Amino acid sequence: MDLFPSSNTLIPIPIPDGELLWLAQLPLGLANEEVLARLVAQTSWRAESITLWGKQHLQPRLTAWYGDARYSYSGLDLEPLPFTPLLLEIKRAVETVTGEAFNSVLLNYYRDGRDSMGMHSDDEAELGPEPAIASLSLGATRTFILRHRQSKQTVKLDLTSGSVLLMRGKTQHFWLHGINKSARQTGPRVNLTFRKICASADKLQQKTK
Ligand SMILES: O=C(O)CCC(=O)C(=O)O
Ligand SMILES: [Fe+2]
Repeated sequence: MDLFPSSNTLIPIPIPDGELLWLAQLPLGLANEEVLARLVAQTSWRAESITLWGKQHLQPRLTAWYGDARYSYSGLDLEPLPFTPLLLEIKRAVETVTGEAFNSVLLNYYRDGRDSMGMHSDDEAELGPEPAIASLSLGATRTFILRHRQSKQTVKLDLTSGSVLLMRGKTQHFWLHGINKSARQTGPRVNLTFRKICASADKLQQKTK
């Protein structure tokens, strides 16, 4: 039995029908502010447009996709960019604390409190039936909202700079999550969600195209 778990041990946040784990500070070789500044400056940010009820809109945030595999997200077919040395270093740190392996990362840049992400599940077939998704937050604290599809139970978590939230098990099946707009004065925030795209689903997708 580990009587003295290191401070790099994820802490379970109990929820019904899912698994959530939390680490307050990911050990990174650089200060959070420095990593945030580098990611803001060095990432190929895009303003993607999405179709909602037949109308074209710009997503209320900037995004970028890095990794080894294709992925469709909210109807967008994203062509990944190759991992940069900085992203590979962050990926290794996230893999070490979570014990999971990832091959891609979606970056979201919330420029201020007006940027947001609608309620959704990351339940695309390419992620497999019980995906592990690790989310690293840098910059302004934003509230992450989870809502159970059936019971409508709501869980709110303040995602502070440097923290890692791991969702796994049946979480994507039973829960939606998102980031609301904030009326308060809010600085920039970058969130990185590390995912594992399954090769078999990738091949399957190519076959059916
Ligand atoms: O910004 C966040 O914390 C949430 C990001 C997210 O849910 C996603 O990228 O799918
Ligand atoms: Fe998500």
